[in-house]
Amino acid sequence: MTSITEMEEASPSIHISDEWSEAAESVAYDSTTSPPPIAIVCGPKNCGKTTFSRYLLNILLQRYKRVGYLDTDVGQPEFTTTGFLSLTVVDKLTPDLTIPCLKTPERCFFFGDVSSKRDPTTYLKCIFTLYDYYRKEYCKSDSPVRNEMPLVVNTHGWVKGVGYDILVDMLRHIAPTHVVKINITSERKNLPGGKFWLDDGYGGQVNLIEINSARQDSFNRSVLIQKDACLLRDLRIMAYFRQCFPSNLNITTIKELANALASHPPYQVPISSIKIRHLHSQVPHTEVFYSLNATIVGLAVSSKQPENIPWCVGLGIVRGIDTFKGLLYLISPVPLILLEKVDLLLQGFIHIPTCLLQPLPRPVDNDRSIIC
Ligand SMILES: Nc1ncnc2c1ncn2[C@@H]1O[C@H](COP(=O)(O)OP(=O)(O)OP(=O)(O)O)[C@@H](O)[C@H]1O
Repeated sequence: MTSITEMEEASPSIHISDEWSEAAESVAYDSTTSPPPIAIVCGPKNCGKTTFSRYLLNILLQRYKRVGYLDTDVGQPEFTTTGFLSLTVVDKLTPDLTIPCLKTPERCFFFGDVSSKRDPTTYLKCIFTLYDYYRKEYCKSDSPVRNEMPLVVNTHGWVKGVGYDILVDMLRHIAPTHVVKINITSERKNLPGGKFWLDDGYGGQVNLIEINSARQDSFNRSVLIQKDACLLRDLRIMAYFRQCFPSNLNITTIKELANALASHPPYQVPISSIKIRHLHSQVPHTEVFYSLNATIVGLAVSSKQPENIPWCVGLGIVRGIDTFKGLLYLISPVPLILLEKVDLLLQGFIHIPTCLLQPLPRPVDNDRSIIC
């Protein structure tokens, strides 16, 4: 039987080259930036952006007591499940650079898809809002230096076509103090040389640090490790919903988790108290409940300004819907105090891992609904 942690621990050990360590040190100890550094890490797919960002976080934590992490990689975020864009404040070193761990972000949006492709405008709006929040909260000109917080921005590996345009818009809005560009041996896959996001003739106060992917063969060619993205996403979702149960409860296998979730008493949410929004599709009014049943939804709090994107507090599984009672049954690790603020369910394309879908052996009281 497969254990969740066993599968996560299957990553190879990490090699930090001299170039990587010099790059991280030069971001963290750059004497030319008096406010703390804002570093964007970019490069093609699988070049090591996430691994370098994790390493940079650790180096920055040796100098600063906390570091912000703006995660724009909606397909494989660092501290949240897939589909989120988030700002997380980190104050502890990551002991093992191979294992991602869930953290509660300071602020997050549920984008609801594994790529920005479907809606680049909303994707960028989420990122700009998160960044503006960081500036407002952590870069106050009157705050004591010790309270200032550097920022690491990890980016997606889609660096051609629209993906490139998105990255350029992001770099221009954030105007980082440092850009760490990771290159691989196959040059046509790399980002353009130099400060590609700036208009000609504009120098700007930015340090561009170009490094190579750290894993290389004996001919100094990049060795890129293809990740099993679907498996990693599923593991993340399972780790997230594992939080519905106390950590001392013995749930080590996927089957045990599936059983535990299937018999977990759900929250009962009056349908009249919530709105439902489909993020990347249109669903006929008559089909809304069918489309929602047995799916994963973002739990959001509507904004008073309709043009603002709603902040999200976490994920839930719609366990069933009883239209006679007017109740929706929801499983979520989000604490009740936060859940009470939720008035909007966001449905995107983040699905329940198929290994968690099973017939329920023991029916749950009060639930006449379809079981997921
Ligand atoms: N320095 C390194 N030493 C060992 N393995 C590494 C190193 N850098 C990256 N890897 C491995 O290569 C794979 C891809 O790395 P990583 O996830 O950091 O890349 P990425 O650029 O963030 O990928 P994506 O474009 O999919 O977001 C991972 O399995 C990671 O463990």
